[in-house]
Amino acid sequence: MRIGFVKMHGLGNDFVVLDGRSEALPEITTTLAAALANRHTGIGCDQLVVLDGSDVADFRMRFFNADGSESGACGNASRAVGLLHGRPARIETLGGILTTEPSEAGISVDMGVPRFDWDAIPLGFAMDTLTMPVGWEDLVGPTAVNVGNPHVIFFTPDTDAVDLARIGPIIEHDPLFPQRINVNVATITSRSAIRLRVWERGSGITLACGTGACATAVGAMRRGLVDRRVEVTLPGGVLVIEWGTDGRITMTGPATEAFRGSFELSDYLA
Ligand SMILES: N[C@@H](CCC[C@H](N)C(=O)O)C(=O)O
Repeated sequence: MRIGFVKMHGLGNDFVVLDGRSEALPEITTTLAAALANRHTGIGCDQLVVLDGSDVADFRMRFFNADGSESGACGNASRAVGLLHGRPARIETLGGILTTEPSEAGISVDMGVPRFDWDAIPLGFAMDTLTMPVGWEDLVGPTAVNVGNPHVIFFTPDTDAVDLARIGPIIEHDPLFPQRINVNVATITSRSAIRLRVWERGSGITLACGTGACATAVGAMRRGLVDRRVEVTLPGGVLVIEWGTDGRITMTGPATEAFRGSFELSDYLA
């Protein structure tokens, strides 16, 4: 059975998109998602994105990391799917309902309301999430934010000086985070600008992370370090994040379709 896909990216964070609304899809197991995402033996991507019907929104969107684990949110993929849709959309995700709409600067996504309670992150036990009394080597006193998926954010003088490939997986798998965690290292460069690198849970270092940009911006705003609208510069490019007085986060940035193709399902079933 052949299955069609669209290869897309948001600032270099890349996706394989399968559309279950236009063709029957198999059950997306951890093994199948990881096999499709494999850059050596599969199509290759940071996240597999699966679309299907919804009773409460225009359609439903699911996200699977490169290791096959499922996430409740993916900011860059939401813009990519918003681009694919071509007009405003309400989309059901595990992390809540999102809305996307084309804008002059690409695609804008209403990412919803962030959560800060320790058990909503979630953490393994109760603690302050604004300045957590924990640290890993030089990275200390992070803040934690859930934007449909869990993030911990470290503000450092120089994000490029952090050996994220080494420390990222250690923090991701720390028992403090029962659902693992996305690890953000950020440098504040002005009241309206942040530089950011992200170790993504289940995918490792990516060129950009939309939810990481949202969580970092909101974390910096809660700490009083930046204003309510910031430009977040990631290795792959810039996202604009605004935290409205209604509590909702809006993310705006580009999305790109790279190519389309198809694969033979039996090649990916063990
Ligand atoms: N690339 C993403 C986030 C993808 C999910 C994340 N790795 C998780 O497991 O929560 C983005 O653009 O937000």
